[in-house]
Amino acid sequence: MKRIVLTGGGTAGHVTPNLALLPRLKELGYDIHYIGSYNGIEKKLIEQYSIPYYGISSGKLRRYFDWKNFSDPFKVIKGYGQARTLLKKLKPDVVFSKGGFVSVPVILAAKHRKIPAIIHESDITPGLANKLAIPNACKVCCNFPETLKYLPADKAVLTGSPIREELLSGNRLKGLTYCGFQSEKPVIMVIGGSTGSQFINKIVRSLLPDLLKDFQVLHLCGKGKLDSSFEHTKGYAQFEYANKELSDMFALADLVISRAGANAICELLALRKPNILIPLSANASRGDQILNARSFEGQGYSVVIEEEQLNSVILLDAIKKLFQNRNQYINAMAKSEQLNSVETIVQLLEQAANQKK
Ligand SMILES: CC(=O)N[C@H]1[C@@H](OP(=O)(O)OP(=O)(O)OC[C@H]2O[C@@H](n3ccc(=O)[nH]c3=O)[C@H](O)[C@@H]2O)O[C@H](CO)[C@@H](O)[C@@H]1O
Repeated sequence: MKRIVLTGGGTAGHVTPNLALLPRLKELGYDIHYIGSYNGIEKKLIEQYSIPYYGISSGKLRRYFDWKNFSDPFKVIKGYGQARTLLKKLKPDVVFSKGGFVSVPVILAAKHRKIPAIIHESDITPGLANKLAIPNACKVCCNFPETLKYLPADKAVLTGSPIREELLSGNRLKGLTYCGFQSEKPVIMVIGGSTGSQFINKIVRSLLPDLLKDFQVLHLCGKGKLDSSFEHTKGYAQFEYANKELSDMFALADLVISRAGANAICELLALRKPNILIPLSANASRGDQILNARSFEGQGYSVVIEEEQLNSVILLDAIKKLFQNRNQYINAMAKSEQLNSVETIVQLLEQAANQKK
């Protein structure tokens, strides 16, 4: 039996592509194990799939000053030792990483143990964790064609991003019941990334009196970000995070307002959901979401409004316009060339695992 170790974590975007690979890997008979941090979101997500999970010590790698910069290197070194021990014990044929800080010691340990490692970069430009991992990986998968120029030519493969199969077969009626929606009004779905966004939550909630006249609003607002004052607002349903019910929620959505995390936007494209993207500002990140969003805007898939330009009048106007012109966006998305990402990545994993033998 072939064995694979998956890794990646920190935010859901570094885990859900791994989840998307699970059914095919199981079909091919892989014995699947997961290495993540002690208590990151990856632990909760992976445990729902009954995959053996090993927590290691993990620290954040920052480019800016923080007192934790002095303690985190020790955590990463400890994590590296733990990853080496785990890989010695598990002896996987191949390692696959979806990135995030916790994956770096795992990839370094794989190199040390001479286990082939394949990594995936979802964003247009590689993040710091993947930059450190690239020299130690045998292949680097990417989501956007624009990324190829940032990667070593002998390692780069354009695969797209694996999307959970079940997202494509949601049930609108089940979604309606789950949200307690009763009217036939169209549904706006709001997703502020896997951890929610205070900024988007606030502006959307301020618009509810206007929006609820014509729409129902399904809001995935992030952990700890529910607002109890809207508990009994008819036509508004808020949830911290959606797990298996996400498919039915997507089926329900006529229009989506979202951050521009790479996975979320690829899901919107695959599902042909007209969308307004509000990328995470360059002040709060390395600006990767702005690049993701601009790429989608350029291809006619999305309306993009940067945080600094956004206010409630602009958002309301954009929602109304997009709803009117939604077919134009649906048609553009329908013409996009969808890569069979799961199959391409699994084939790379098979090749790497067989080489090791
Ligand atoms: C703040 C931050 O660091 N953001 C980064 C992070 O975003 P983030 O983790 O938000 O990533 P994405 O938007 O790419 O993915 C979120 C994933 O979570 C899922 N989901 C979300 C909400 C929910 O209730 N249920 C659920 O299952 C989405 O369907 C999607 O699969 O990783 C992305 C991919 O590297 C980057 O592009 C983002 O810039």
